[in-house]
Amino acid sequence: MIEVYAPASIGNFAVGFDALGAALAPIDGSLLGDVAVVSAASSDEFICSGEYAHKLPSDASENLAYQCLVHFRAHVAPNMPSVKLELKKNLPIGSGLGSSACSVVATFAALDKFAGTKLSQVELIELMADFEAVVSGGRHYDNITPCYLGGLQLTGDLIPNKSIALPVDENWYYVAAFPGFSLNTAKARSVLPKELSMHAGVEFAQRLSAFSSLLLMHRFDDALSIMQDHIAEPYRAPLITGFSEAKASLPALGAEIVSISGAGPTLFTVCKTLKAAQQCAQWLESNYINEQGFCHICKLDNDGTRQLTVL
Ligand SMILES: Nc1ncnc2c1ncn2[C@@H]1O[C@H](COP(=O)(O)OP(=O)(O)OP(=O)(O)O)[C@@H](O)[C@H]1O
Ligand SMILES: N[C@@H](CCO)C(=O)O
Repeated sequence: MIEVYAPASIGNFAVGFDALGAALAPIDGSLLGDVAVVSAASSDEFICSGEYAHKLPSDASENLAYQCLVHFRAHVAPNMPSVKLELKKNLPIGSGLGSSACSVVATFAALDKFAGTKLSQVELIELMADFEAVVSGGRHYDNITPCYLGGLQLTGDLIPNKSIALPVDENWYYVAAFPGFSLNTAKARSVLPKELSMHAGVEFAQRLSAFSSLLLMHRFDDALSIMQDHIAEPYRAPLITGFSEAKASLPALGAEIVSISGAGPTLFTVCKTLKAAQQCAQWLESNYINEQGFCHICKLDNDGTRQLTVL
C-alpha cells in the first residue's frame, strides 16, 4: 500500500498572480491537505473519504482523483495491476488552499510510486496541471508545484523544469483563515479583467521580478515592502465577506501582509513573530470565520508531497 500526503498551498502569494505559490505546514504538526492511498485489488475501485468527501459529487466519474486514475491507466501505465484508490478529502472545496490541486497531486504521485513508472518532475507537473486546469477555469501551476515540491515556488509553463524555488525568511509565520464558505475558482477568475494596460503589465513584471530577486538576495524586509496584489485582489475582495475589514484591522496586530490565498476566500497574513501570528489568528477566529471555517498558524511546508507509509 502507498499512502501519499499533498499539502495545502497559497496560490499567487499576493505578488505573483498565477506565478507564485507556497505550501503550508501548520505549526501544531497537523496535516492540512489531502491523502491518496493506493493498494492492490482484484479490480479497480475508488473510495472518497475524509471530512469534506460529502461536498464532492457522489459519482466517482466526477471526482478529479478518480479521473486521474482513469487517465493514468489509459495513458501512462496500461499494464498497472488493478488498484483500490482512496482519496481522503481533508481540504474544503473552493477554499483558496489548492484543494483540487491536492487531490490531483496526491493521486498522481501515489500512482507513479505504486506503478513504478518513475515519471520525471516535469512529466508529473504537466500531468497534474492538465487535470487541475479542468476545474479551475484556466491552466496555472501556482498550486500544483508548491503542493508537489514544497516551499515557495516561482512557477509557470515557460520556466525551465516549470518551477524555481525561492528562499523566505525562516522566521516568517503564515496565518491561513478559511472563513467557512466556498468561492469557486472559475468564478473568481471570471471577474478579472481580460487584459492589462501597458502600465499595469510593466508594474506587475517589475514587482514580481524585484520580489523574487530580493528574496534570492535575502533582503526579506525589502521583499515584504513590495508584496502587494494589484492584479486580482481589487476585483476579488468584494466577493469575500469580511476581507476588507480584516485587511484594515490585522496590521495593527502585527500582520506585515494581508492578502487573498489563491482565488479565495481563504485569507492569509505574513507575520514576523509568533506573537503577532497568534494575535491575528485570534482576531480572525472572532471576526472572519464561521463555524465551518478554520484558522491555522503555519510555516512553509518545505517537504511538499510525500509518502506517509509504505506497506
Ligand atoms: N477531489 C476533488 N477536490 C476538489 N474539487 C474537486 C474534486 N473532484 C472534483 N472536484 C470539483 O472541482 C471543483 C473545484 O473547484 P475550485 O477549483 O473552485 O476549488 P478547489 O480547487 O476545490 O479549491 P481551491 O480554491 O482551494 O483551489 C469543484 O466543483 C469540485 O466539485
Ligand atoms: N492563480 C489562481 C490560484 C487559484 O488557487 C487564481 O488566482 O485564480
